[in-house]
Amino acid sequence: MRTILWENNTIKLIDQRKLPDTFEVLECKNVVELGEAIKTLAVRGAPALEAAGGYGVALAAFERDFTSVEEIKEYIKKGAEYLASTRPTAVNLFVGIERVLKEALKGERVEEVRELALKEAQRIADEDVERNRKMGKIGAELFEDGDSILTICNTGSLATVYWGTALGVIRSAVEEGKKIRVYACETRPLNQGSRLTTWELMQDGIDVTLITDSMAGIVMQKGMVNKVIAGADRIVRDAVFNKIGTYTLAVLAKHHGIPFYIAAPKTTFDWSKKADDVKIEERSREEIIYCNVKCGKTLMAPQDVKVYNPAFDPTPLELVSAIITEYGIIHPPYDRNVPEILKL
Ligand SMILES: CSC[C@H]1O[C@H](OP(=O)(O)O)[C@H](O)[C@@H]1O
Repeated sequence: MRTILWENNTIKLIDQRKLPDTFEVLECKNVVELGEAIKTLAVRGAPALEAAGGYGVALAAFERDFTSVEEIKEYIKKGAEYLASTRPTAVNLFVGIERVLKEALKGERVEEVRELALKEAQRIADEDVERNRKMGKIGAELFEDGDSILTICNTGSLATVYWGTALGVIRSAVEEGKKIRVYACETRPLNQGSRLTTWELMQDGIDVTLITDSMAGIVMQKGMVNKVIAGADRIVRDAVFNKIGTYTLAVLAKHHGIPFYIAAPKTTFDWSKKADDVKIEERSREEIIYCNVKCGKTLMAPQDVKVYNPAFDPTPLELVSAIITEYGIIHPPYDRNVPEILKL
C-alpha cells in the first residue's frame, strides 16, 4: 500500500503513530484533519509531506460546496496557508502545496479547479514513486555485497509515497542481490528508527540491528559499519537539514574515515538558501519528558525540567561524501556539481 493516497475525495494514509504494533489507515476528510496528521507525524518524511501538501490543497477544493470559482479559489488559498504552517523545515511540504495551488488557480470553473488540483496532486505522488525507484538504482552502485550500513530516522516507503530515499537505495541494492546489513539508530525522541525503519526492513527480510543513538560511535569504532546513509528534509548551499542526530553521525563518520551519503530527490534542494535562512522545527517538551510517542505519560524526567527539542540539525556539506538523487550521484564540489546535475 502507498503511504498516502486519494480515495472517494478523502486522503487515506498509514497512521505512523501506531506502528510497529498496530497497522491502521487514517482517513482525512478535510484540511484541518490532514494538518493534525502532519503535526503529529501520522504522516511524515519530506517526500511524503510533499505528496500530503499537494493532496491537502486538493482536499480543500473538495471538502465543501462552492457557489463561484472565486469562492473556491479563496478557500484553497486559505487551506494552502494552513498546511504550510504545520511544519517548517522540510521544503518538500511547500513544494507540494505551491505546485498544486498554482495549477488549481488556472481553473475557470469550480469543477475545473477541483480537477486540476487533484490531477496535479496525483502527479506528485506518482512522480515520487518513480523518482525513488530511479534514485534507488543509481545509489545502489555505491554499495557492495557485504556492506554494513548505519542509518538514522526513517527514510523508507513510510517517509515517501513508496520505496523510500536512503532506505530505497538499500532496498535497490538488496534487490540487485547484494547482501546488506543495516544498523538502525532508534532516533529519539519519536523513534522513527526503532518503530518504523526496523519494521520496514524486517517486512522485507533485510538484516537489521537496532541500536540507541548513543551507540553510533562504538559501532563505527569497532568497525561494525562501513558506510552511513541518511535522508534529508532540506539541502541548502552549505548544509543538509535532516533528523536530529544526523550531524553527529556525519562528524563520527569523518573521524572514522567512513563514507557518509545523503539520498534525496531534487525537490529537497533549496539551493538559493543557506543554513542560517532555515527554520529548524522545535517540538513539544512532552516528547522528551515522557517515555515516547507510544507509551504515553510515563515520566522520564522531572515534570518541570527545561527541555530543548529541535527536530532537525544542519550537517555542513563538507562532511557529506556524496548526495544521491534521481538525476545522478552528486560528488563535491557541490557548489558546481549540484546546479549542473540538477539543472538548478
Ligand atoms: C525521506 S527523507 C525523511 C526525513 O524526514 C524525517 O523527519 P520526520 O520524521 O520528522 O518527518 C527525517 O528527517 C528523514 O530523514
